[in-house]
Amino acid sequence: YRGKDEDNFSKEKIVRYTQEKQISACRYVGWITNPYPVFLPSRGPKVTYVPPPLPEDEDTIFAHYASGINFNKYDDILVDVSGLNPPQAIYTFKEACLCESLERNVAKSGYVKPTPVQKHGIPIIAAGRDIMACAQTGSGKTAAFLLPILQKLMADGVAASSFSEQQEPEAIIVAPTRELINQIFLEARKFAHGTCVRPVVLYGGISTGHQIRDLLRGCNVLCGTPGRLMDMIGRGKVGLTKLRYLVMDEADRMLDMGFEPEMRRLVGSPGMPSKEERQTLMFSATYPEDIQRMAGDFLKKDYLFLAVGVVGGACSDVEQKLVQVTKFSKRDQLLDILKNTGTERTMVFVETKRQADFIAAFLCQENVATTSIHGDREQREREQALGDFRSGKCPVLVATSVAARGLDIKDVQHVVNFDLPNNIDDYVHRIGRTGRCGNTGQAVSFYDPEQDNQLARSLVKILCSAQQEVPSWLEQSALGAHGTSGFNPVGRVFASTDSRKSHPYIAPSLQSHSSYTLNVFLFVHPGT
Ligand SMILES: Nc1ncnc2c1ncn2[C@@H]1O[C@H](COP(=O)(O)OP(=O)(O)OP(=O)(O)O)[C@@H](O)[C@H]1O
Repeated sequence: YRGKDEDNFSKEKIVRYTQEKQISACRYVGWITNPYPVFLPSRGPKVTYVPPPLPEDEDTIFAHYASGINFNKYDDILVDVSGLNPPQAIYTFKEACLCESLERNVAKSGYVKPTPVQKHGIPIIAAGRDIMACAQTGSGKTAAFLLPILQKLMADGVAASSFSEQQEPEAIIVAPTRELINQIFLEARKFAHGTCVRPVVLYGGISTGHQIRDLLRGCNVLCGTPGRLMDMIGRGKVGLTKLRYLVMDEADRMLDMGFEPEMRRLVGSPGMPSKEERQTLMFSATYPEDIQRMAGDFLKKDYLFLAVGVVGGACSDVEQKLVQVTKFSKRDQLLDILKNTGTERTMVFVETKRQADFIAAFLCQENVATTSIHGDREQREREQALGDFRSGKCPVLVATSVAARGLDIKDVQHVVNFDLPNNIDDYVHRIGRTGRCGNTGQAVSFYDPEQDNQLARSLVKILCSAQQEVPSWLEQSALGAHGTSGFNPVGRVFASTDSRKSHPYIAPSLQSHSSYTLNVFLFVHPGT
């Protein structure tokens, strides 16, 4: 179980945690069904942090990094859209018929041509369809949902209402972490620049009073983490009756055990239009099948499933390397790597907050300019850490999985998994912090056989589907760990996996009507 701020919880840990904190920081209520922990909102000390005002100059608003040498190779990736009557893909932003100001902002952002998830996602959303979209990390999913929403709001002449005690946004976007939702907000603000559409962001760790004042100045597109968003709905500051779009970014995370109860509370909130009356959009790079099935509760029956490349696959622009280690050799090996990477930006992922502090302190002692981000740090410290990493003041960022998803930071050339995560989807998101937008990147993961054997099989699959070299010791571990029968590392790499395709009643209609493919590209197991 992963809780808020991506902290890992076992049942024992929750019991210990609540005892240690005397149930004050986080009021643990009980297990609905084992293992299903429920927390009431925390009642910690009042948060007073107010972030610095956002820069208003265009150079900062539209700052972006260049797409990389592999950007055009995105066009070779297999695309599969399943569901009834999908609209035609677009091939240029011109075909998206964006209003003038939006088109201008897209150009100022350095976007020349759409990525595959945008080519398919934009017309699907513009046609009013629900979507579950899966595309590799760093391939432009954010603009794929923002552009058609903003286009529709602008075309309909929507303007932020002036001051009002309750704001009624037309779109709500949710994401699992504070830094990610803030990034999405900044993207929305960039694309909406110079128009009447007003995006607002809400997330924890910041003065509620400050956020309420900002919200009440007008809001069309509300970006929020679930806790703070539900808090504002509960206070009556956000009304839902005008809502037309509900977007779940990192949708698989938003629907797993950590956030599912809050998502259900959100869609069940008074005034929330039913799924038939709103458009629901889900985006992620990973979609476990059980989550896909549950996602059906939130989407209209005829939603379209868009898969760009291998569902849950790693970004093929990241060179993945696995190194066998013991837990005692990790620190020295990390130092060796960082000596070679020098001032190139490197994210080092660890499993626990304590470990993050410990490794960051160790690296600082070794004169490596390092900062850290995790759920126990104050929001001010988290933002400072990210700022120092972005600017290059601290080229090494030690992070827990709180930084694993969605963060788009210029020039991150390396990711090191000091500790491997305990599930393969986290691995895919973590290494996806590098190799973005057609740029290349490297990921090195420390594999401790005593700790990580349960991941061996999934790692082999991920490496194969991204056409990476699989070390023979890892293949042996995978075979040893799970037996040989039925273990086919290249498994499902050819087909996209819309979970409805394995449904006896739904599958025939999906396949016969609407599956289509652009630029078929076969993934081949290295060495075959
Ligand atoms: N069409 C485009 N042309 C040029 N750059 C683009 C285009 N679309 C997106 N980008 C840039 O690519 C980077 C990655 O995009 P984005 O963060 O939306 O990826 P993502 O698919 O959401 O990744 P993740 O799965 O990690 O959340 C961003 O810097 C974004 O501005």
